[in-house]
Amino acid sequence: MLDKYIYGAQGILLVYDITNYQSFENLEDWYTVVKKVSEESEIQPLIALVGNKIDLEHMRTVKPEKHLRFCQENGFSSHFVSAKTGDSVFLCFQKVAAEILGIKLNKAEIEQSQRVVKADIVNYNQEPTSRTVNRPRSSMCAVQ
Ligand SMILES: Nc1nc2c(ncn2[C@@H]2O[C@H](COP(=O)(O)OP(=O)(O)OP(=O)(O)O)[C@@H](O)[C@H]2O)c(=O)[nH]1
Repeated sequence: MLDKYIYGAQGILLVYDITNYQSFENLEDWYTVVKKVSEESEIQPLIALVGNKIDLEHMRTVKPEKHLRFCQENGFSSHFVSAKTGDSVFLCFQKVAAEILGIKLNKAEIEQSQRVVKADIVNYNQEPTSRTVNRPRSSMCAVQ
C-alpha cells in the first residue's frame, strides 16, 4: 500500500521525532522503500528530512549534526518543526513546494511564514519576596 502513495510523488517528507532516537533510525527503512519505488518511477521526488517536536528541545535525543549529516549524505532538504505549536510547519511546506517548482523564496516570503513569538508584559501583583533585595519586581515577561 505504501508504495502506491510513494509512486509518482514529487515530494516526500521523512518525519521523525527529535525526542525519539528510534524514530530517526527507522527512517533508514522508510528511505529504503522510497528509493526502491522511485527506481521504478520516472519522477524522482524531492525528499525532505523533518525533525518534529522542536517544542520539546530540552528532551532532544537526536543531535542536529546527525540530522544534517543524514541530509548531506542523501541530498535531502532539512527542516525542523513543531506540529503541536505549528512552529515552522507552513514554512517547511512552502520551502518544499518552492524547491519542487524551482522557485527561490525571498527573505520577505520566508520571514512572513515564520511564527511571531509574542511576549506580553504581565502585571506581577505579588509582594516582593526576600530575593528582590534591590528593587521589587513589578512585571514579568510571558512568552506565548
Ligand atoms: N510536544 C509535541 N507533541 C507532538 C508533536 N507532534 C505530535 N505530538 C504528539 O505525539 C503523539 C503521537 O502523535 P501522532 O500524530 O499519533 O504521531 P504518529 O507518528 O502517528 O505516532 P504513532 O501513532 O505512535 O506512530 C501524540 O500524542 C501527539 O499529540 C509536537 O510537535 N510536539
